[in-house]
Amino acid sequence: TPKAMEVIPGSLGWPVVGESFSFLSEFSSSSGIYNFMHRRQERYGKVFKTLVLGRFTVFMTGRDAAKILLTGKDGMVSLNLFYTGKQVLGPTSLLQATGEVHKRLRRLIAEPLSIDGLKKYFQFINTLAIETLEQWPGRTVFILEEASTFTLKVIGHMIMSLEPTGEEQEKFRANFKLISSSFASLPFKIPGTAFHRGIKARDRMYAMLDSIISRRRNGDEFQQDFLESLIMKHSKLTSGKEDNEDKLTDAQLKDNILTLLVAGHDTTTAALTWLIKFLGENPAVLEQLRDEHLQIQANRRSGTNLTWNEVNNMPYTAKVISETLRRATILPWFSRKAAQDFEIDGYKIKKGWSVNLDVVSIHHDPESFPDPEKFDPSRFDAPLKPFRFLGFGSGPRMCPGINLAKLEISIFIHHLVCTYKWRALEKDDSVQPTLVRMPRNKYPIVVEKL
Ligand code: HEM
Repeated sequence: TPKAMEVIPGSLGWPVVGESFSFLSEFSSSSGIYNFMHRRQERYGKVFKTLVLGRFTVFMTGRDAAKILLTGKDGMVSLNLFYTGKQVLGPTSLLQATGEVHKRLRRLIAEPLSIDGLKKYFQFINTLAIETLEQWPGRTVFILEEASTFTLKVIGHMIMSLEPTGEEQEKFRANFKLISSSFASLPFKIPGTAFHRGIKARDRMYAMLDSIISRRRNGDEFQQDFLESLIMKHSKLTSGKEDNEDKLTDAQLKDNILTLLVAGHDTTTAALTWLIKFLGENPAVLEQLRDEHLQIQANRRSGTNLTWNEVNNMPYTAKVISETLRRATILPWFSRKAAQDFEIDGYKIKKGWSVNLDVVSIHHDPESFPDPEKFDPSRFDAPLKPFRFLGFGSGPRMCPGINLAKLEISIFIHHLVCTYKWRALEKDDSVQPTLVRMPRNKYPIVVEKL
């Protein structure tokens, strides 16, 4: 134990493994790490130490801790990735950047991910949602797999105009899956391990990006996507000014494209899956949601399809999305590393320590959310006080993909509830042991047209 950590309350469990076993077994239960956190918070208070997953860690919860950790003075904390994540995403990923460099990378991705920037992808997402759903009736549908395919096709299209079907998409998907599963793997880069396979898949993904980038630079291919805007506006090589501090090297470009893929894929997949599961379990919410969408359809001249304006005006849907993110808390804790000494709740935190914000407890605090286990979108009728709801985080590292995630989910849900009804095939609330919380059984359903 770092010596100074001795004054922080908490137990470090067994040598080496610490409290990892109880942490992991709670993690895959239906209430997630809630019980693990709750028991310790009862005993030690809102700040306690533990040893999980090979790290001496201080967990904190509550709105004050959230405020300090998420918006604290620049440079006080930085994001704390596991070794495997760092290696796979590369050293120039915005997840590993801090201060000015971080801010600049955020600026580069803000425009294409803004509401206006996303408008040009609307038709693609809309058509893909309709076509995906048309394949559902008459078989067992694993929502998690379908959501994963859908969201990967969307982001592949957005970033590099990848066709939704065909050999390139298949390769992209296979490589991406290997990259994703290497994140939670053990850090041994030897052949046969998930980590090694992830690094190899990352190399193949970068080779694919290199060839697309060079086709674009040669003028052999032109697309109006994210990659094009980075190459034309923000790349060092293309601008010919290699000393231009504001431009990106190709390595930075690739690291950050991979970062967007990784950060945007599992999260949106999980959110869409949980949302459909919660609708199945809460018929009254489904009915109210369906009313909103049938009303949108009814107000439209017959024959025309969902429009951009309509998708940006779905107030009940927005609340259902927020309530899904609260109830599922798909990123159960946000991980930071103290970049300097600071004090919180009377405890001295030392530079270098891992400090995690326990978001599950914030999202299940009965003071903010009475009867916290209940799925109830009306909790979001009135604006909430800051730091009570952190589905997309807060502060300088708040999710830059929020508009895209909401757009994909709203379009998909519109077509789902207007055209289909479904029935769950299993009752199972356990969760996969991955960083992003997802139903273990992938939520199998059968679907019929309404
Ligand atoms: C429903 C889906 C999503 C959820 C629930 C979600 C949630 C979050 C949260 C909570 C954070 C902050 C984590 C922290 O403070 O440690 C975050 C950061 C991030 N998200 Fe999302 N996200 C979603 C979709 C997306 C999408 C679609 C993209 C990209 C296209 C994306 C890209 C990112 C990136 C790059 C960061 C890191 C930002 C930084 O460190 O500055 N996310 N997300």
